[in-house]
Amino acid sequence: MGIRLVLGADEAGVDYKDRILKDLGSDPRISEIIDIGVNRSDAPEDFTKPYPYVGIKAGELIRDGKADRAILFCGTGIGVAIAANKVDGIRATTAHDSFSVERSILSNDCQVLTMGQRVVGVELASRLAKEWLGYVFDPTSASADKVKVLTDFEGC
Ligand SMILES: O=C(CO)[C@H](O)COP(=O)(O)O
Repeated sequence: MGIRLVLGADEAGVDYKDRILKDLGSDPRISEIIDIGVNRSDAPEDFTKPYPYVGIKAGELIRDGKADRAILFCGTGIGVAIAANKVDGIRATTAHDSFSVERSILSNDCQVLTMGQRVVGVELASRLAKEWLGYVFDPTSASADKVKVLTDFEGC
């Protein structure tokens, strides 16, 4: 079973979202791309442009078992991460370097990676997105007990 991946952006991140959509369209690790991007004619009626709606929508899709992961863009990556983290059970992080991208999965078991179109170059964003999709959290690792503290706190 491949990754069911949500891609989303507000108007300040849509160019990068569309680039990642193109880059990952034929990635064999992905079984489905759910594009909740801005200005899409087929976007759900309740879809709204500002970043809070993007982050919450992506978080809800993962929470509800309709997606596995999400890569989201806004100007900084911060707003979409804050929004996604408001959804129970979601761990979203903003990362613009390889080490943080790696640890977001291996240490924190994040389901959401966010980046800022005004912060990172597009080629690096593309590389980081591909790297991130290659990491898998190890539930037998020493990090698992720490992640469990988070999920226990939420009651998830
Ligand atoms: O970067 C953003 C939020 O973190 C967003 O793309 C722009 O937000 P704004 O500065 O409030 O317009």
